[in-house]
Amino acid sequence: MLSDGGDDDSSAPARFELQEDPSFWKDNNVQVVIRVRPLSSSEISVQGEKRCVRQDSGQSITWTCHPESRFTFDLVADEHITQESLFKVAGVPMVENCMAGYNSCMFAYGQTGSGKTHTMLGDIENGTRRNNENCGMTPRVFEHLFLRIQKEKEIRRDEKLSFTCKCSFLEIYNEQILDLLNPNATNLQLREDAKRGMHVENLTEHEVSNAREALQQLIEGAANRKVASTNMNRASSRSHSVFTCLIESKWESQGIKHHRFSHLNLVDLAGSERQKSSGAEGERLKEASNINKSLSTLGHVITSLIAVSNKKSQHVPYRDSKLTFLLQDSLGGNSKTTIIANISPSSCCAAETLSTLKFAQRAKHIRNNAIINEDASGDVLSMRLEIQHLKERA
Ligand SMILES: Nc1ncnc2c1ncn2[C@@H]1O[C@H](COP(=O)(O)OP(=O)(O)OP(=O)(O)O)[C@@H](O)[C@H]1O
Repeated sequence: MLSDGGDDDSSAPARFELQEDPSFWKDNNVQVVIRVRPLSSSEISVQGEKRCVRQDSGQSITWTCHPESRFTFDLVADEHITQESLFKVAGVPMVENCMAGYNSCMFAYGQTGSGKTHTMLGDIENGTRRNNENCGMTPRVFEHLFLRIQKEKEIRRDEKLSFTCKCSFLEIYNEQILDLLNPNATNLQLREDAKRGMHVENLTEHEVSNAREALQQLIEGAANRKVASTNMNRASSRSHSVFTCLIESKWESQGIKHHRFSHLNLVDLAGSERQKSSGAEGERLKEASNINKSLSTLGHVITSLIAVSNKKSQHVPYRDSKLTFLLQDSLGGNSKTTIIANISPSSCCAAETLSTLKFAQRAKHIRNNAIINEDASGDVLSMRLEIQHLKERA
């Protein structure tokens, strides 16, 4: 899937080019990607260029402190990988999955300052990818999604294909759900029912008909996020954010009306941090302990999912945090999920980087069961014909 780019400079980390292989991403329900960010100037001023990781191939990375540990993932994106390359490899197949009716989720995990917001949002203020190489996964996803919708509508004009996309944007701050598209709505409640499944009551949903409108919602909501300056990151996200798009399509074929729908969740988690390094006190300390608590629940959920799949347990503690309760379909349920675990390569962050690599390794064992979400209705004769048609295709 990946090839060695052959870097001759022995002091610099080896480079590995990403290669697109959409079938791989479509066929697997949970993918785990490691993204290594470049060393920051403050890390260089403390530890020079000393690194705690060495990339061995496009899929494996070694934590080089004592004792060395080697990890294998679906993909390891090194510090030279651009936003565009990462999007082509991991984002494009996700859009295709949504178009096919699969719920999809991508979330960025990692210690504070490791590059989660850079990966999920990047620079969203200066337009989308044609003129802005730093814009991240979410704006690129929307640009591609609406191009695909346009193309599909043109190809399938005979079937009267129509799409609707509705966006919402929330954050979980100190275990409360806030609506980023309506900052006056605080402490929203999670509800579960047969019709809508897990959802947030009274959360604003805006219908968007093109990438520009989706980006507008993203910019508006991102501006309302709780961000603060900490010792570890000048603009640290103090909440988990979830941007959701419900994509519905309707069409008619041979007298049958089809309705397909999928949820796309794009999640930027708040970063874990050691209270000593972050220098947190007062409100920052309360935020940090809530962040660490919900991230450790995420860890427990993953451990329990592995135990359940090995028939060693039956209970998964989704309800122990708002984050895991909200994302339960994405973790062990009906979704195709991509986890991007962000790490710093600096030896100053060796302990946090090891902890992220271990988390990502456990996450690789999650088993999801993604199905195409589709209903069909029509008269009996048409339904019989459709069943016949499906049998012939099987
Ligand atoms: N791949 C990358 N290439 C270049 N710069 C990067 C990369 N990843 C992160 N950065 C830079 O590193 C800094 C910290 O990144 P970012 O804010 O995305 O971290 P974070 O994981 O979201 O942190 P927090 O959890 O504290 O919100 C930012 O200045 C960002 O632009």
